[in-house]
Amino acid sequence: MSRIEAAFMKRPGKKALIPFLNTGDPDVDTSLELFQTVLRAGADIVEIGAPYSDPLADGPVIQASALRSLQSGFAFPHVFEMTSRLRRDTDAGLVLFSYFNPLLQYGIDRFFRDAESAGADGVIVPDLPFEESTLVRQAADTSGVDLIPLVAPTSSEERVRKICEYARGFVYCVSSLGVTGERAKMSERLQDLVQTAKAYTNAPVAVGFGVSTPEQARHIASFADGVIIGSAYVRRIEESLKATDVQSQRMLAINAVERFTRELSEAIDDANEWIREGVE
Ligand SMILES: O=P(O)(O)OC[C@@H](O)[C@@H](O)c1c[nH]c2ccccc12
Repeated sequence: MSRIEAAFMKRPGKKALIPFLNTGDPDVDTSLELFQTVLRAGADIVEIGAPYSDPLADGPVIQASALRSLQSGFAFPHVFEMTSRLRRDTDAGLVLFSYFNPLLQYGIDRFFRDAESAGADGVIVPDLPFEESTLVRQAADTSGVDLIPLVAPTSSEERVRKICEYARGFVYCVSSLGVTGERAKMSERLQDLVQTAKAYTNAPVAVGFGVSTPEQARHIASFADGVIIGSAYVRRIEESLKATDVQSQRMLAINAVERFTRELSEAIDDANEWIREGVE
């Protein structure tokens, strides 16, 4: 069983809590502590972001995060260093997250070789259309690192079928159109999209985009296999930076992401209580 498969089996009802953080936000050392904190506090898989200067699919919170990382000296190889450092202490799923351009610049085959030797289990490339992903899929399959595909509310059933039949690791269901960022409401179509994806794959189906509260996470966990949260975490990091000195900023960020992870973790486990009692 792969570490990603195991990550979806850990909880009762087989759900996964999947936070996203950018490597190097607000600096490399603090981001290592933040990843370690969310893993200790209950994250089953983490998305390890490679900050990029042109994050087209990101809203303002993650754009600002990428800028902070780049200004603090982030360089692409830091994602491999972060992954191998985390791998020493955890068997959680470690998923690299990069836009296509920096991955292409680094070299597709080289990227997957380095990801594999760093101990990564999966990779997400949000701006790589499935139809143009043959070379990347080949490099991923050669390295044994899962290339995790994305489906969106605009995807036709035929396209969902094609993507899900390939799916490695898990399927990333994007909950709504537009860019990343906390949302008050999820699209009504989301549950249908997840059911459609589940009809075409045995891989777990996780939902991301817009999840900002434990209640939303519990609702999503009542019909999907995993919940992905990025901006709500990153906003807590950003808010901690208002403290005057660096040490207070670090402590505030660590405490905030630890508390948030515990709240999300409990909410996701509650979802299974509701299912078991047949209340949902
Ligand atoms: O930030 P949100 O709305 O919680 O969405 C998850 C998202 O952060 C993470 O999966 C991600 C970060 N950048 C992306 C770009 C495209 C798709 C997904 C992402």
